[in-house]
Amino acid sequence: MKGLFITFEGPEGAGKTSVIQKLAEELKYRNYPVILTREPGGIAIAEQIRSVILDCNNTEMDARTEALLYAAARRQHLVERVIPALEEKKIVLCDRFIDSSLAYQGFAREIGVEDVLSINEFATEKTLPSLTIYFDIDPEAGLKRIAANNKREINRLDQEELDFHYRVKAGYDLVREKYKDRFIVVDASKDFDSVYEKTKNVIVTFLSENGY
Ligand SMILES: Nc1ncnc2c1ncn2[C@@H]1O[C@H](COP(=O)(O)OP(=O)(O)OP(=O)(O)O)[C@@H](O)[C@H]1O
Ligand SMILES: Cc1cn([C@H]2C[C@H](O)[C@@H](COP(=O)(O)O)O2)c(=O)[nH]c1=O
Repeated sequence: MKGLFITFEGPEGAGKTSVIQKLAEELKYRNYPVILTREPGGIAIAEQIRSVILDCNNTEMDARTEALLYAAARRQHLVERVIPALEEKKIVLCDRFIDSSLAYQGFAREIGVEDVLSINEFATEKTLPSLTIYFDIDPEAGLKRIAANNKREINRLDQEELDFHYRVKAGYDLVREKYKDRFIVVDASKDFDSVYEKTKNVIVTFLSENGY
């Protein structure tokens, strides 16, 4: 048996990071072999690429350059962090993965979901998560949460116009339909405790169904 690769997706401010951080702590406390990581980032090279992509000064960045940088960060993170952990039978919780590229670059930036899928298949050698939790929220509500948090730095993608964020959501709808076997949707508009409990139940059930 290999480990389990579980990803978390959704629009800005949906609450993914807050929920996964608490969940990883609880699972570790209960002795599950868990690692928590994120995209873009998670390891030094990918964090450097993240800085370039999300820098608010890089307004001239071309959409395909952006898609390639996300794919490059993904490749390095996958080979350096995710695959070794899966080989050690760990449970890898990852804040965003390929579905973000399909929704943001493929659909919202209008490069084309199939073209973005193709560069990502090259980057990942077709590695996909076993389970993806989608945090469903109205984009405007998510952006309001971010704006209310004065500790959260605003990045280049956050600064896109509201229409872009609605296209991201529409892109996710498409991606969820394409990969419906691995997606579970959580209503992220609810209060933190409800979203956390729902997510935890889904994950713990999935872990137990998969021998953990
Ligand atoms: N259920 C919730 N209700 C209200 N506020 C929440 C909820 N969950 C998280 N928040 C707050 O919303 C803000 C965004 O949360 P978080 O960073 O976890 O979202 P995210 O999905 O990781 O966003 P992004 O992908 O844009 O970084 C934070 O200030 C967090 O405290
Ligand atoms: C992996 C990935 C991410 N993005 C976008 C989504 C967010 O706007 C940022 C990451 O910031 P977060 O606070 O860590 O969520 O990058 C993207 O457009 N494409 C991707 O593949």
